[in-house]
Amino acid sequence: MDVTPESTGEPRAASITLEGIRKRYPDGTEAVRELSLDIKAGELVVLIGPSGCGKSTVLRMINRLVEPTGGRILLGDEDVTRADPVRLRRRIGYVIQNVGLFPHQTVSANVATVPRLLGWPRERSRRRVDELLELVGLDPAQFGRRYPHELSGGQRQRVGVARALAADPVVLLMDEPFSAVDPIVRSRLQEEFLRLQAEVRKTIVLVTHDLDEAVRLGDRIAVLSEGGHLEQYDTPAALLGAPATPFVREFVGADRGIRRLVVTPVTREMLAPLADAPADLPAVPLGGPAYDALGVMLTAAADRVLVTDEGRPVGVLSRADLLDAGRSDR
Ligand SMILES: Nc1ncnc2c1ncn2[C@@H]1O[C@H](COP(=O)(O)OP(=O)(O)OP(=O)(O)O)[C@@H](O)[C@H]1O
Repeated sequence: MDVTPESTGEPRAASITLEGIRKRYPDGTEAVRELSLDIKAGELVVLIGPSGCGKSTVLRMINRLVEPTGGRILLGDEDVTRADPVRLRRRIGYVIQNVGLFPHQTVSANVATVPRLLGWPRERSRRRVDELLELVGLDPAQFGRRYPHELSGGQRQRVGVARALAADPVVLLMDEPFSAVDPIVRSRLQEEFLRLQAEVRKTIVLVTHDLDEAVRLGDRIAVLSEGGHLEQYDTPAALLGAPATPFVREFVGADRGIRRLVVTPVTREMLAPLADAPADLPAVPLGGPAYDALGVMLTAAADRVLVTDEGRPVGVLSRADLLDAGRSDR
């Protein structure tokens, strides 16, 4: 018999403890050599790292879509390493990029997937679906009867979040949940998601490639390198302020430098003499953001730009000197 978290009085969020988990795929790939991580109940932890370092494998071991080849996983005090995976997944919401909604079911039916599996009475299920659609900012009367192809990417993503929350899971796993939508929709969804999390306070593990997203959403960030090796596990401020290893410094450093360019003006000190500048260089104004100058270089596939002051050329800025300006003073 299946019971819902509500009916057992189980807390609405559970801590997650990974104890030396390992995954070796049948072809011999050592995706995760050994990883230990403590995630507190109600905390949002971001896993970040380069492509192929094992982030999705770690996430999918937590709900046992991928079976660990070693180590233990605890939800609260309960060892779930060998629990029935199907029952486990009903206690763990899962949101993936492009959502994976059932195309031939309405939005309401999609959100009701787990309650239906759990055998909730129809009326209770319907109330819960309406409540969740409202929670993620979709009017149930307007959107409930639509099909996934009748929604925008951002709306589909919200339905995915509503579906994952439907049976009040103790843990929510999210694999690149916002990466399939454009940057403006993404930042709005992130904003809404933070508000939602303040309300539901689930334990959330979120995988992303995007450092800005990690810094914005994470209570703590786990930076992984190849083989699921934990480089640093810290708050965003501590991570950016005091990278613990050369790997982390490099990982956050490149991005920090680029971000600095937004607030770094092009100054005369960065410039080389005009003398040997070709006539057809693209031009940028002195005093403008170095970030814009980089944009012009990338668009024009040029490694230099002409810098002008009130329309008069005053020097040449190279890409190397520009990037140095982003790196200095850190
Ligand atoms: N089913 C599989 N069989 C064999 N190797 C796999 C399998 N799934 C993943 N891998 C390998 O395991 C390693 C980790 O993959 P994983 O998808 O966990 O990385 P990731 O950090 O999530 O990558 P990305 O950011 O690119 O999504 C990679 O080398 C990948 O090729």
